[in-house]
Amino acid sequence: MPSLSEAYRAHPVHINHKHPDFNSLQELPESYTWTNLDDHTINSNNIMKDSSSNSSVPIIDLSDPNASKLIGHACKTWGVYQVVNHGIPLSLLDDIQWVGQTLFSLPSHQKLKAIRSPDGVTGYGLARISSFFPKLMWSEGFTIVGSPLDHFRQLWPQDYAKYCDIVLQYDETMKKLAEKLMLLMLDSLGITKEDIKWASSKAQFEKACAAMQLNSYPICPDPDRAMGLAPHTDSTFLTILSQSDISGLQVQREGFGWVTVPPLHGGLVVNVGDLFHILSNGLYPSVLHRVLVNRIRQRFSVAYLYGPPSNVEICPHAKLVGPTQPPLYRSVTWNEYLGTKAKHFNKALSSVRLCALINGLFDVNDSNKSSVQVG
Ligand SMILES: C=C1C[C@]23C[C@@]1(O)CC[C@H]2[C@@]12CCC[C@@](C)(C(=O)O1)[C@H]2[C@@H]3C(=O)O
Ligand SMILES: O=C(O)CCC(=O)C(=O)O
Ligand SMILES: [Fe+2]
Repeated sequence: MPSLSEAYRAHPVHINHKHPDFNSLQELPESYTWTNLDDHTINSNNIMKDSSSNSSVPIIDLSDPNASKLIGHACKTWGVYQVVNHGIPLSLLDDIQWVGQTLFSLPSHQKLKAIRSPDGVTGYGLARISSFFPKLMWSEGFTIVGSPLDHFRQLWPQDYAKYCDIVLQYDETMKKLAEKLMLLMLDSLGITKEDIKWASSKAQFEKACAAMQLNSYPICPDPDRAMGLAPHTDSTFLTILSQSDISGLQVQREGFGWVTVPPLHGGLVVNVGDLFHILSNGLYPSVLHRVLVNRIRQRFSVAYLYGPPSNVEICPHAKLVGPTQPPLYRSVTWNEYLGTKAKHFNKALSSVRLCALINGLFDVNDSNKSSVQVG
């Protein structure tokens, strides 16, 4: 069975992983200097005090009997929501954050032993999207697809097993939550598991693919001119993000600009990804997001990127298309889409679009507002 790693064999991503020891820098080097970062930023902590509660990312209690409806509304209007009462033990969220913190605290020479190869997917390195921007991002990452064993052995020759155990436990637990959220999102569109060929087969549904991304955003000497992670959408069905108690994540909302997603203790952020955008025929648009940095505390996050089995064709669902709603996207497998993304990045979604703009539906990736000027 093809795996996610295959996409990069055909589309290697060459990034110069030589980067400074972030902690030793007193000034922001020119190569990390971005401009126009603070245009239209809204801090939803302030907005929540306003009467316009629709200016902050929705928080949804998963034990609410109306959860599916609330999720549907959040996906349509925001493309992102936070969940509470999700059943993931706080201790597991702490454990996975600890793995990230411990990993990124290793000396550079040690981390470089587990570097991601240009045609590989697992390993340590700068953001894969770096190759699309002229400036560097103030962050480091570690991607895991499948077992992290080989790479963790390089990082921690003696005690790699305890780190592997936490990653495997997190993977298993998040998979169940991702399945639950996926079904709730489908339900909100009037689609059941049985309506989707691959999902209705237990064996196939369980073969859904996932990747894990550990991120670190070190303390920055000049945060107003630095970018932690540049604007992007995830290629997934959905991404579940555990952010530490430090803010930095922002999502773009049409008419509102960049909105900060405030950290919520024990809460998890859920992003709509490009494949759900396709499956929903653009009804639930994938959300453009970015990460800003700060000069006070290092920030860590863990993204669980959930998608279909890598070789299953995803297309606008039959229940959502008809004579007045033609399918807006051609069918694509996750593997193929990752290859397209590696080549076209934020234009990937448009590159699989069949029709021109209809009924005001658009790809967030095409929005001029999403572009950040650098230099
Ligand atoms: C399955 C995947 C999604 C991802 C590329 C990857 O192969 C593994 C890392 C993922 C990630 C995380 C950071 C943002 C992102 C755009 C990137 O460059 O690597 C996503 C990719 C994606 O969703 O397209
Ligand atoms: O660190 C964050 O808050 C977001 C990370 C992210 O967008 C990703 O890993 O895809
Ligand atoms: Fe992301």
